[in-house]
Amino acid sequence: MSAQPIRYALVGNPNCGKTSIFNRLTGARAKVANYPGVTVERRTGPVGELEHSAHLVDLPGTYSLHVSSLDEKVARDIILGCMPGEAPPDVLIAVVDATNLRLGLRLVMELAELGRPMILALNQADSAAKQGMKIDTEGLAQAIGMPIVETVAIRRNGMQALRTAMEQFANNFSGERSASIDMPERSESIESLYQRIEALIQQFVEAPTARNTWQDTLDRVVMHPVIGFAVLMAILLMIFQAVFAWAAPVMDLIDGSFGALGETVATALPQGILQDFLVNGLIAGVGGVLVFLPQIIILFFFILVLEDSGYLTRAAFLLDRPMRGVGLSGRSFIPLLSSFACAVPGIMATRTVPDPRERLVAIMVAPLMTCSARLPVYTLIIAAFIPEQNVFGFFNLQGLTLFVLYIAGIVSAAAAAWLMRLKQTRDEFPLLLELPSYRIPSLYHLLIGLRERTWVFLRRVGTIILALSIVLWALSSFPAAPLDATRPAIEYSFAGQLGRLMEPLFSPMGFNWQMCIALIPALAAREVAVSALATVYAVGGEAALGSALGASWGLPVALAYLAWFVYAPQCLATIAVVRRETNSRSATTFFTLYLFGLAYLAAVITYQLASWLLG
Ligand SMILES: Nc1nc2c(ncn2[C@@H]2O[C@H](COP(=O)(O)OP(=O)(O)OP(=O)(O)O)[C@@H](O)[C@H]2O)c(=O)[nH]1
Ligand SMILES: [Mg+2]
Repeated sequence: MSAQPIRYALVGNPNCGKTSIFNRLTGARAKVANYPGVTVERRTGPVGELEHSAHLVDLPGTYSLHVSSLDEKVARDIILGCMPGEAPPDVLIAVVDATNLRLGLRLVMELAELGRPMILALNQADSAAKQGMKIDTEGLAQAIGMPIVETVAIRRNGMQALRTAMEQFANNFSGERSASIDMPERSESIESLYQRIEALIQQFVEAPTARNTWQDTLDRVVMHPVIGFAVLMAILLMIFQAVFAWAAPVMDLIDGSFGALGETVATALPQGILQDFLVNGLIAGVGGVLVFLPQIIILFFFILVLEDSGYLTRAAFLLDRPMRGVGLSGRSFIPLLSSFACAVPGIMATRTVPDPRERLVAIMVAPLMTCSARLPVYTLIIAAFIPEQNVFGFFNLQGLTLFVLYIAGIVSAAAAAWLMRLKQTRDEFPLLLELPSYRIPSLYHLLIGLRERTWVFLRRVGTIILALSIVLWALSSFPAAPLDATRPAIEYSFAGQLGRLMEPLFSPMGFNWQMCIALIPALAAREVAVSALATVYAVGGEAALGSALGASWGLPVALAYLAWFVYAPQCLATIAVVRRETNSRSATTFFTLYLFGLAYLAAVITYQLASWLLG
């Protein structure tokens, strides 16, 4: 047995459960969701509870080694050992979704041609059994010449058997590694391959007797071109209602606690720079953003439920046709959808889009999807300016406004994509997605997912947002106002001067110098716009800030500020990931300029139009 760790790779169709197995075997917490194309990069981790040392690689899903998209290419390159300085994995663990045997076996047969050691993990064995499917795994294993282990990755079932199979391989492993493998020529026609697979299934699988009828009925409703669309809109609207309605009590609690903390510190310390720093810099800055945590949790709760239920792939099919109308396809749906959480993973997920030109356009419009960092800015301004009243009896006007802002992003993305695709020839890549089965979202996944998202947010608050709050406090406190000052102290500070400098550029949209200041730290993290406003208006607490804005802004300005945030690429991380994924400086420059241009235009038009309408 060799001392070097043995390298295992998980290979399989999208959505068959590779990452779930990976997480089980390595104890990692990689993202799992019930739609294809979740994993777009490989991920490696050490496997515990084995007698030999072992590394496991999780790969993006693929249907074939003859690949079409970038994420599939990642998988192929690793399997064949084409990555520079990396030998092919010692063992391929082929993961097959038992309820989708034909498609899974097709890849397994292709992989077998490579002549590498393989273990077959027949995953989702629970769903197969529930459907009444019986598989003679021993017979099948003999016929295809590799050990088969039945697994249920959402529980622990089969993981021990999988480890045993890995031990068995390790005991016979010579330690010899092959160099890269050549891509084999197709040795047989597709037809004959399918015939072989059919024969295997005939011989070893007892097919389910009854189809799952309630799932079919549900599909007919949610994928209906008209009713399905209404269902989608209703779901979205309900989410935004909940963001406002459910979060309020907890937000008041957090707001109140930070207010009390600020007061305690203010009375405990003598007046001076330290007190000012702690109360107005630190506590107000961090508290001002932290207060939005409940809304973010509620938003992600719904996203996670939708992800795990299997509904999202249906939505991708539903939107395939309208998206084709603007030159995108259902393929771009999932990446764009991920951008509602954050544009960074969304842009990375465009690797699943096979057409490179479509992919570029999807990258360009992804940030127009409203990411969760915009939520605090939106809800702060909405709460300050939009009355909390019901329309049509049951819609809350604030929730409705939020919905409209999200829709504005989506419609603009469609328009931008249409324009960018106007001159391009379009290749027709048919949308070949497997519809995953519907599933009641697992509470375990939900809790893990929410914990993860809460962590991400808290880490942001504790690092970048904290740092920016401190810098902003310093900029707005120094230099101090002269003794004979007649205006508020901040107007004499660096921040005040900078704001004044920017003001002429932003005056066509009605922004005052305070609003201009808040735009700068928001470039690094949008949420900071909120605490920056609190700093420049010298008020602490979400409620107090709301009334300060309400008193000084006027509705047209507030709407223009919202419009700015719908479009502006106010996030350096996004610009960096565009640079990395497009690998093109000119594309990145275009991306930044066109979005700032749009933001400027939208804010000016909104301001002028609203001023005119509201007299
Ligand atoms: N019922 C059942 N569901 C499973 C099982 N294994 C995974 N799942 C679910 O299947 C879905 C896909 O799981 P993932 O682990 O993300 O699949 P993947 O193969 O990594 O998918 P991609 O990264 O998109 O290629 C998730 O909703 C899992 O909860 C299983 O054994 N039984
Ligand atoms: Mg995965």
